[in-house]
Amino acid sequence: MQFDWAYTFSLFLDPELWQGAGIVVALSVLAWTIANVAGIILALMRESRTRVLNIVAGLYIWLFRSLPLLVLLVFAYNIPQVFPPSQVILGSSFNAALVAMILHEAAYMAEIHRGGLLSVGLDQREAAKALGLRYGQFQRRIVLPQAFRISLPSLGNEFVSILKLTSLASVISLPEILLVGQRLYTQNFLVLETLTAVAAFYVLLVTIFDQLRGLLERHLDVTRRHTALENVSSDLPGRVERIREAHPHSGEKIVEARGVTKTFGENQVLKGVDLDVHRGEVVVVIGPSGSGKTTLVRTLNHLEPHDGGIVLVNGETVGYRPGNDGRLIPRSDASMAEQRSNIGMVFQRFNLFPHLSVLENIALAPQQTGLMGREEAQEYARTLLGRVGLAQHASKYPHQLSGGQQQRVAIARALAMKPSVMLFDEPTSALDPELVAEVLEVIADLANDGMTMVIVTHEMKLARDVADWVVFMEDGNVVEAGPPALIFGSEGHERIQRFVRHVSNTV
Ligand SMILES: Nc1ncnc2c1ncn2[C@@H]1O[C@H](COP(=O)(O)OP(=O)(O)OP(=O)(O)O)[C@@H](O)[C@H]1O
Repeated sequence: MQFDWAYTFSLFLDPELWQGAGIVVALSVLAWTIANVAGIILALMRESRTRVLNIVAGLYIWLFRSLPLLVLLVFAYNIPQVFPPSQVILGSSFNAALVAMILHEAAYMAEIHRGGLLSVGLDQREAAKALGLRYGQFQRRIVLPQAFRISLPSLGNEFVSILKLTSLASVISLPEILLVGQRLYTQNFLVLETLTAVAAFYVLLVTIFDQLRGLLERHLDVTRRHTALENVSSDLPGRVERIREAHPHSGEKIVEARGVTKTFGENQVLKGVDLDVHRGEVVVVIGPSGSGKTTLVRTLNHLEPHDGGIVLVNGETVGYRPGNDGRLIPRSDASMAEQRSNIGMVFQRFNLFPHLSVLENIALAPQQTGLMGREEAQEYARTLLGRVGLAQHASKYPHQLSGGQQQRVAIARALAMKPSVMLFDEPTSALDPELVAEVLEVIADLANDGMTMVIVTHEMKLARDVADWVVFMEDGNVVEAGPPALIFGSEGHERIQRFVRHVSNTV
């Protein structure tokens, strides 16, 4: 028996097969899109700290990954026979197939999205928290776009699977490509010829959607974007040399920490630290590695909750609020976000949002928190970029900048919330030595402008030249505090002199 190629080719003009292809595409696109949204919700539930959400999502994923799609299809198609009201939703074979596929695929998509969510680093969460973004804003603007980009190749594969799995819907009489083919070959017995055409339809559809997936992936990949410098006259801001008057370490207290303690497991890292920072004052915290400097600065905006003592910023207890009985109770997410929005934080590793441009990184928080409208936030972001000498780089992405430039953007991003105090956690430690100076210069400028700052650093130059007050920590305690002239002078604590000599020898 001869293979009838002419018949196979004639099937590419068969309107019923094209209608079948239309059904396959509609079913696949709808199932993929809705299952994607359901998958994201399930993944967030699975990662949620609320136990009941966690358990419900876990059970769903376990159940629907265990059930074969064929069983679900037959089930969904037959439910209206025993439960007539479900006719409204499951009344047609298309709807029954759609519901069955969504239920089935959401379980797989949830795991793919969970992988994506987990791959967005803690640094991104901390940066968003420190800017005062609430849980929902942070998930929507920071985590989900990055997680989606990471998950896209797997989600694309899932689409291809769905497209092929639609052929199973032939068992519930959905006239998709395979069922149309089956009807044809039961009439003319040209089984192979018909199935060849059916296979070609699937290959064609998969190829088209694979190309679309590739296009979307490339569109979302910011590392491929090439951005020209903006036409702004100068890169570095005009430096104004000003002699900074020493702050008297008195006046209005912006930060006040009393007896702050923090223990990690068995290790008490802060052993009752006191710290005062006055308006316009620059307090620099120095000390040997492991002495608790970073932990201290992180307790000031509650990124690290302290377990004893009290931290006040602008007279408000950080992380806790007085309850009705006068005792301190933990602040809600919204209240904590509002409090943090007033405390700027610059991290050692910049923690910029890689999927947003430089301008978007800076304008995001004021816009999201409602501090400014879109236009105003962007305008202010441009002003701040000028201030840190990066006006030309507004539309670049973080990966297109040097470490020093990224840290300057991070400083501008923290300033965008107009905070009353800026916290710096070793802002130059992750930089190559030749890039340190540009960041120190920006910090010195801020000091000249009267910004209240707490800076943890190993840069003795910063402590000597910019600090009003130097705090020396060792083993979780403040050993000595005073103006730099005293701390670094010949009458300074012998332990500090040894530390300074050690740091100078190792730099
Ligand atoms: N999340 C954590 N879990 C457990 N231990 C921690 C955690 N964070 C810090 N520590 C421990 O707390 C101690 C103080 O760390 P911290 O980073 O505050 O010191 P540091 O003075 O800033 O040091 P460095 O100058 O090296 O950054 C260290 O022993 C560290 O291992």
